[in-house]
Amino acid sequence: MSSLSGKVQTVLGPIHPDQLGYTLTHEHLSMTFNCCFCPPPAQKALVDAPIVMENLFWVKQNPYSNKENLLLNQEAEAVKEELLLFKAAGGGSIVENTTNGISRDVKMLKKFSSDTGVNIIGGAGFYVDATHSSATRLLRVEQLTEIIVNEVLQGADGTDIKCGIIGEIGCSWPLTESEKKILQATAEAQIQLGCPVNIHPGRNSDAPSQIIQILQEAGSDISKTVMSHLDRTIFDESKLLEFAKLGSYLEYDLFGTEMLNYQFNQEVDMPSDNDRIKMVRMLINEGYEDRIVISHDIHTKNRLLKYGGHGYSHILNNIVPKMLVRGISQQSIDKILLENPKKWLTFK
Ligand SMILES: CC(=O)NCCS(=O)(=O)O
Repeated sequence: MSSLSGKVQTVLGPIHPDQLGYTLTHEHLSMTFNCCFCPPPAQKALVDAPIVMENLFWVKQNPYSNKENLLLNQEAEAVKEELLLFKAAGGGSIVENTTNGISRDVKMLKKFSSDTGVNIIGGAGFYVDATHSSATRLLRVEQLTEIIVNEVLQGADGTDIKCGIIGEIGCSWPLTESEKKILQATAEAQIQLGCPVNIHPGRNSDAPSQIIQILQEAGSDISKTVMSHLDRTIFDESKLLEFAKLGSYLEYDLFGTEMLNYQFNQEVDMPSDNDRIKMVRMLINEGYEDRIVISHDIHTKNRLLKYGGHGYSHILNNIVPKMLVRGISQQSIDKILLENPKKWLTFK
């Protein structure tokens, strides 16, 4: 058991879990996403174009094909203003899931938190294989574990600013050898620290259960693990309910994303917010109210208010009222936005 037992670790230091308030469990406040650039099928001139009103719909439909759109790290002022709006809308805390490989900037997170009063929890570990350096790929599980543990206990990126979760840990489909070692290291670090974990699964409906099996075999506590991006990963209700039985938190974290064309997997029809609310209600009705968490996973510029996007307050301002209209009680909403994040984020 670590000295963090019973606490939540923010970028400003440990806090009592009751201080969290309404919490978004999967966001990015500063990151780069060039690793996932997708060449567009048409209108190639827009790849290097600035984001302006005339091309905003194109950028929304092809978010990974406009280079400027992939640089969320350039928007410190806009993000800070949004954090103040999030707080004014009743928000308390944000889990910032940027890990090694997509330009984590814990100094920036610390400044965001002290400037706005929003609690921010940073993420330790590594994103998907495409971002692993050749040196990272050569590391043994024990060495990877040591890096992750240090990011939680000593500080990340050469600072003394400490991470409060492991994740998002990036997984591809099929899972690579390097990603498998990082999952095993995640489990080992979690055993040592008793900390929360967040997983980014590959884009295949079998990916989440395969990952849970690897974590379980390595001794991980699945009840403290969030499986992200279920909105774009498991569509079949019975398959989702089978997965839910494995005991992780079930995260619907692409609220605000409405697109015809999911560039990372053309097979997928990206659900709408209405579809997400229906899935959340179905999970509540099936008895999984204690396991659901929700967020927006903002990771590109076009999703900020500055660029006509939904912003970090969309769930509080628009989704919660719609949930109430659709018969989800305030008590259930408080579980999802308050109690579940609190339980997940508290060190054992
Ligand atoms: C930053 C990140 O990994 N976002 C997830 C995008 S995806 O389309 O759900 O894979």
